[in-house]
Amino acid sequence: MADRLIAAVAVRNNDGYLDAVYNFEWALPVLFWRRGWIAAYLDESGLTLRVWSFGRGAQALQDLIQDARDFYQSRTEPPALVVDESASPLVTAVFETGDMSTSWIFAYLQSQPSIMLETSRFCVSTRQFDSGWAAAGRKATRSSTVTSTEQLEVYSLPLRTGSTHRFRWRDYWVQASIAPLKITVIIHTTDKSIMFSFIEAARAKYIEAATAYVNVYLAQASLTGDSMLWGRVVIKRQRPWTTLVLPNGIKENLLADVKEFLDSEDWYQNADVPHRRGYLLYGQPGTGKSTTVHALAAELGMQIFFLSLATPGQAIHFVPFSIDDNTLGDLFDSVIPHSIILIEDIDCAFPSRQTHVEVPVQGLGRPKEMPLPRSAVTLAGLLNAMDSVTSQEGRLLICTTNHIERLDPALIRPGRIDVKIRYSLATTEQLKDAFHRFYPCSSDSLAGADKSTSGAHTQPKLARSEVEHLALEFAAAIPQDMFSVAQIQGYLLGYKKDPFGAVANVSAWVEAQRFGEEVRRFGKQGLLTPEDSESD
Ligand SMILES: Nc1ncnc2c1ncn2[C@@H]1O[C@H](COP(=O)(O)OP(=O)(O)OP(=O)(O)O)[C@@H](O)[C@H]1O
Repeated sequence: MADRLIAAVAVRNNDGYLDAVYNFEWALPVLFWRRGWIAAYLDESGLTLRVWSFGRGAQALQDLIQDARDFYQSRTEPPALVVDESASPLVTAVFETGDMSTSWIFAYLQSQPSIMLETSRFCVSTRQFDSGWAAAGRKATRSSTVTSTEQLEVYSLPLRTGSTHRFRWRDYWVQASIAPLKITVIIHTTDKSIMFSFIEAARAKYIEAATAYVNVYLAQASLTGDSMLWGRVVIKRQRPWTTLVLPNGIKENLLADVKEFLDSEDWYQNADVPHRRGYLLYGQPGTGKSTTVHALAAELGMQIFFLSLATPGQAIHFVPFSIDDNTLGDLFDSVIPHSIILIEDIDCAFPSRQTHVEVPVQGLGRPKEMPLPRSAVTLAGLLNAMDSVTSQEGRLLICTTNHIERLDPALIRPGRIDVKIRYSLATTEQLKDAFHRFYPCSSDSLAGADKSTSGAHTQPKLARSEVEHLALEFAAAIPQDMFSVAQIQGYLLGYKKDPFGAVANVSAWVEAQRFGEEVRRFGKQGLLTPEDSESD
């Protein structure tokens, strides 16, 4: 027999080809004729095929394997579940929570129609995090019943923790298992390049789906808890650049500066200067600092990596963590090129000489002394991270603060912070712009309008000349530098569909605010006793 053995092949038990052979409903061992006698038998090492043929055995074996592969790939029933992935020869990839690629894979799986069809058990989520996935994958089912009572967006997601899904992807069967901290993807092939194509397709789809959104990456503890990664992603609807209202060409200059910087990569390389640029947006609360960053990211198609240095620490997946100097450096180094690192309220990042701060209280009471928030990051650690030579190319660092005077001069020296922009309370120009944004006139396109802020677009639109006239009247009734755009927006929200009412009542509102401000000031100067404030 042995001298007539022309070829032999062994494949392991849970390989797809074996599965295909099973589906011919053979009882193994079996002997059959197919361009030669073929014996198939199973032992602990797997399936063995032996072919006896005069001169054409290798070909017969190859044909058989090809047939099995064709059969396997065209079948409509999913193959047997791979239970022990470590014993499987099939290409397997594990995506851990905390790595950016997990976002792509999760959204991609979510977008597979067969997964959606296959399952009747869903995970219901109201978290923005999950709805973001759903939005990216465009496959979430929104349930209107729960939404109306709770005022929450509710999504049904088929990818429950603990679930396993099998679906066809191109010519291959894929098995995806969702565990609490990882996703395991097995593709029924032994060709690794197929897995890379799968990951690349997921990444491309994610980016394509996210064009209407800005991705905001948040730092997250790694599985082992000893490092931090850019893991969790919050997907935010794009804030159109046109909805940002800033005076004196600030907006135009900023955009031009950033574009010029992004376009000058070669220059930086030739001059051997790290291709990064720092911006500090400082000024009163509610004047548009955060809005600027989100609108800029949307305008330039950039992603935001958001760092909160003010919080001392927290637990994610039961792993306690806080950002310290080491993890901060790693985070700076691992942002993707051409992206924005955003540090809000940078004055709260680390202990300063001032340990307490005065916080106004509601009503008429005296301001309270509150401890300044701390983090494990030191000034030296932050300076190191900002200066790091391994920092990604084309990296914008944008810091915001309400208190520039509290910042160490080393932090904001050129090279670390190259551009400082002061945000002030609304000028007449901004007041007019804010009014226009709320009440678009009949010739305006809705394309650039900020649909998130109001239902303003449902009202019949006024003629341009009429809106301009009302905007002038509105702006003339409000003193410059008295209110933030956020306050003005708050007022206008009360008149979403009533521009005339907004103009008619604005003087009374200004007076009421002025009075409230005076009362607060008296309280702050101690002219009111605590008893006065109690009785308010
Ligand atoms: N200049 C502006 N242009 C357009 N919208 C603005 C502007 N300023 C404030 N807003 C509106 O007010 C809200 C608060 O603004 P934003 O968070 O950007 O202020 P901020 O300066 O970052 O405040 P803080 O210092 O408290 O973080 C936003 O929803 C935004 O719509």
